[in-house]
Amino acid sequence: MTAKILDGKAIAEELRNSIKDEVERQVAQGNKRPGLAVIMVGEDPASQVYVRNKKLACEKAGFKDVSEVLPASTSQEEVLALIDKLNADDDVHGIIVQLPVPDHINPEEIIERIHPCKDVDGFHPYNVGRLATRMPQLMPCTPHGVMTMLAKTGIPLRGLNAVVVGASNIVGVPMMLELLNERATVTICHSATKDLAEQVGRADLVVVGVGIPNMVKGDWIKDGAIVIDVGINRMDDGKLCGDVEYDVAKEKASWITPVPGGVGPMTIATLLENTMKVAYQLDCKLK
Ligand SMILES: NC(=O)C1=CN([C@@H]2O[C@H](COP(=O)(O)OP(=O)(O)OC[C@H]3O[C@@H](n4cnc5c(N)ncnc54)[C@H](OP(=O)(O)O)[C@@H]3O)[C@@H](O)[C@H]2O)C=CC1
Ligand SMILES: Nc1nc(=O)c2c([nH]1)NC[C@@H]1CN(c3ccc(C(=O)N[C@@H](CCC(=O)O)C(=O)O)cc3)C=[N+]21
Ligand SMILES: [Mg+2]
Repeated sequence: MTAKILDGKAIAEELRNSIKDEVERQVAQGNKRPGLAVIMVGEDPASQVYVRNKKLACEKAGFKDVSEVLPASTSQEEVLALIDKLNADDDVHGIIVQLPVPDHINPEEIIERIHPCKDVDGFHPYNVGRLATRMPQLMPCTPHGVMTMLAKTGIPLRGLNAVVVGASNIVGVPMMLELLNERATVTICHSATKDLAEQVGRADLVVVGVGIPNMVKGDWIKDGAIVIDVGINRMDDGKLCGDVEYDVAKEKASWITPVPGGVGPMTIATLLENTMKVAYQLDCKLK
């Protein structure tokens, strides 16, 4: 079987266009444009690309971009003070702190300082707890973007054997929770998993987010499985590659995401979606 391509780039563009239309409708009714603050501490080269993509997507969708780039020498207290200011600013609906942060910054304390109703990355323990108790509020952009891509393609998840490879707070764990909430039977694998090939080989749906190029071999994939590759690895020649051995896997899978052009663009579109939700829908019950 040769896989059909899950075209994240096209689905994300469609989503961003519908977000843009909704923003213009809201603005015509006298409401504010959604405001997104992306805080970047230091100049991690990979982060610069993502921050640039986010700013561009913001502008194209008619959002207000209130991003801040802080020098790498910025202290923990200074970042916390900036978050306090943005939490109190009615023009700012979403706040994210680009990860990774420099070593002297404690990311957990920063994430917990963001008001849960402005936490458009969905990383605050409050939002993680809401997702884990099946009362989702703001969901992490990468896994939720994967769910949107599957839903828009009409792929049903109920009862599928889903295997998630990678168990980070950003990707694997919220992916596991989202799939569980759709009643897939979920297995999650990580660095201590004994026989990864065997686990992947049982999967009707496999989602991989590890950060090792081509680590999931194409011949592990079950015939007809759905393959979602979250990995983004920059190779020596400057090209991007995923965590799945794409050329082999695509001959076994029924659906597969490319890298680039798969999950990455969905992450950014979902960030806009979350920010718009805060601006126009979310009824925040917290002080
Ligand atoms: N497309 C997108 O929008 C996004 C892409 N990414 C990409 O996804 C990848 C993962 O990112 P992130 O989650 O932040 O990475 P982390 O480094 O935070 O987590 C990696 C996970 O992979 C697990 N792991 C490491 N080695 C193995 C192994 N040999 N076998 C099985 N599991 C293993 C780790 O296990 P353990 O828990 O035991 O340490 C950990 O759970 C990266 O390539 C990143 O660039 C990330 C975010 C968004
Ligand atoms: N607080 C925080 N939230 C994040 O969501 C977050 C983060 N920190 N740190 C880094 C990771 C990574 N990430 C990506 C976003 C977009 C693309 C993306 O647009 N990818 C394009 C290509 C981009 C390119 O050309 O480099 C694609 O796959 O087609 C990829 C990866 C979000 N992350
Ligand atoms: Mg990480």
